[in-house]
Amino acid sequence: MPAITVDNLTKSFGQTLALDDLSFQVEEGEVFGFLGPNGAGKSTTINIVLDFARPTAGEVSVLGMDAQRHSRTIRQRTGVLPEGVQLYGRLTARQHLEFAIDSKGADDDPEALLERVGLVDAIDKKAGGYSKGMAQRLMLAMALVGEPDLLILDEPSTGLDPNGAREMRKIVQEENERGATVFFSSHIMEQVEAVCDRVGILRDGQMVAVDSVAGLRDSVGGGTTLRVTVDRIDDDALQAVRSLPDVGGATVEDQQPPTLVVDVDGSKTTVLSTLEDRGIEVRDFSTTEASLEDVFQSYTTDTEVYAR
Ligand SMILES: Nc1ncnc2c1ncn2[C@@H]1O[C@H](COP(=O)(O)OP(=O)(O)OP(=O)(O)O)[C@@H](O)[C@H]1O
Repeated sequence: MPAITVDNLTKSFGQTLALDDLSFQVEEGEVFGFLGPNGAGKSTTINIVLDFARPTAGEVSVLGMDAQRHSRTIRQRTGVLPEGVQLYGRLTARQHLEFAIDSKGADDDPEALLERVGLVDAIDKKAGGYSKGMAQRLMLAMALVGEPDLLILDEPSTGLDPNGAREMRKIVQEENERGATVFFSSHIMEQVEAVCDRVGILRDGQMVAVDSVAGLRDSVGGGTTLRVTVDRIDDDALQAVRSLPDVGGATVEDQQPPTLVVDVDGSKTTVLSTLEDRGIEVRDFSTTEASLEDVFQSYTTDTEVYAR
């Protein structure tokens, strides 16, 4: 049974079509990254999954239950890190957690939860004085209450410094190992790359790609660029490289010494030996893979992207 099934979901706000016949599934036990540029419809989708907003058309089921009819049960079994700061300034971290533990009928220890998110020192401080990162840590601790089956994290690394972001990744992994399905939205590629089994890319309310990070890389064209610095290059050698079966294209950067830029999808040594067989001296070479940032850009803008 999938953890989340979104079926032909459409949501309009007046003239704005926020979700356009959107369908996808999040499998039980996976970490699914939900990517998309600003305004793509990520929060709208999450709001419908949690029944904070109603769809114009289509259906959503969560943990095998209809998202609208069983929203209370679903929320009991789901941990949510919402977008933006949603805390009470006059309450402490301990009070926030006691409230969350009570409303979920759970028996977690607030101190242990705050220890996990690195906020135990501020347990009795009022949230009104928290930095953005501290607020984010507290909201994450609240999401972890009751060992939820499903964690929904909306832009979880907002406001976190690099250490905080690393801790967040660790918690996502621990929760996943415990058995939780994790669904998180982000536009920070590194976060997604480090923890996700699969990634869905949303653009203008439609899913334009769903795959593993490696699969997405492949889909935007092999993804490896080989740069070879040579003593000289001639047309014969250039044509020979271009006609290799694994080569998608090759160009020469006009500089001294010249550099050959080759889009290659297999063996790089064949490219090097093709050059050497023609008496060309290979002085240096390097390879780069398309970053996930490049992949994201190629799916969410109309520009073509190559590995740098
Ligand atoms: N309550 C609302 N009223 C009117 N329009 C809305 C409302 N909520 C969202 N929208 C519109 O729906 C579209 C999708 O917005 P949404 O907030 O879901 O995008 P997002 O992918 O979460 O963006 P971001 O990354 O900026 O948070 C946008 O065009 C937005 O302006």
